Amino acid sequence: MFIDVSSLKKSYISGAVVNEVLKEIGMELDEGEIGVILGPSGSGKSTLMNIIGGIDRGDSGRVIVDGVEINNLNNDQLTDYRREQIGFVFQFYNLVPNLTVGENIEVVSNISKSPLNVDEVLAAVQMQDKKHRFPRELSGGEQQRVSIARAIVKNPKLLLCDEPTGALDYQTSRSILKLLQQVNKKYGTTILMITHNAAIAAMANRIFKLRNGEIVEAALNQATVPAERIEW
Ligand SMILES: Nc1ncnc2c1ncn2[C@@H]1O[C@H](COP(=O)(O)OP(=O)(O)OP(=O)(O)O)[C@@H](O)[C@H]1O
Repeated sequence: MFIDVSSLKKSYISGAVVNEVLKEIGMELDEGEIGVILGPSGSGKSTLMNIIGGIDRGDSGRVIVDGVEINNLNNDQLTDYRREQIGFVFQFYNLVPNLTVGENIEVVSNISKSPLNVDEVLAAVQMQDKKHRFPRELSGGEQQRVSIARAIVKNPKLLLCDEPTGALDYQTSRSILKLLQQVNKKYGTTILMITHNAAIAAMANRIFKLRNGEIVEAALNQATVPAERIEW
């Protein structure tokens, strides 16, 4: 298993109040698969993804990614893991406003161990003609394409997407989902994606439903659907 999570617990404590956000989570995802995490607001989706991505740490349990138990890494090792192995895509693109599209991608490729070619990645997200534009000159969908290019240029083993279409209209959302599916096929990148939209689960190999910090359903989807055929 590429991702192997078991008995993962996480609580946030404020004063005398303990908020048990993840309770004995178990989940698995194979290399090259697309996984989708569904669940209501506050169910723990981002917390789970942040722990898998090395942004946050679990309190107990096991989180193995590509054979490495990341709960055992020290802070420096966790930073290296996050920097070298994980690509992040967020709802609000987080591009650097005073850098061009090309520069936003170059700053990541410059600090990566085995980056992909910047122009190849720009072509893969169909943004090569906007290389010298600034983020403010782009639509939301175009900015999300750039943020996907920035995430994949480091050639990550795992792409973590937190509501990647949450700020986009219907058609643009579908084109971004199609792009993610293309990235998965072209580079073999394992993708884990959080969404509120249950229809998106049709493109995933595995679907995890989270409720109140627990996986209430984990389903294997044998008949994945191309993103362009998904409607909602
Ligand atoms: N850094 C933090 N400190 C304290 N509580 C936190 C922190 N991060 C998350 N929480 C709490 O953990 C719970 C789960 O949050 P999380 O962001 O994981 O949920 P989510 O399912 O991703 O929600 P949404 O769909 O709204 O983004 C919430 O009750 C939230 O308030």
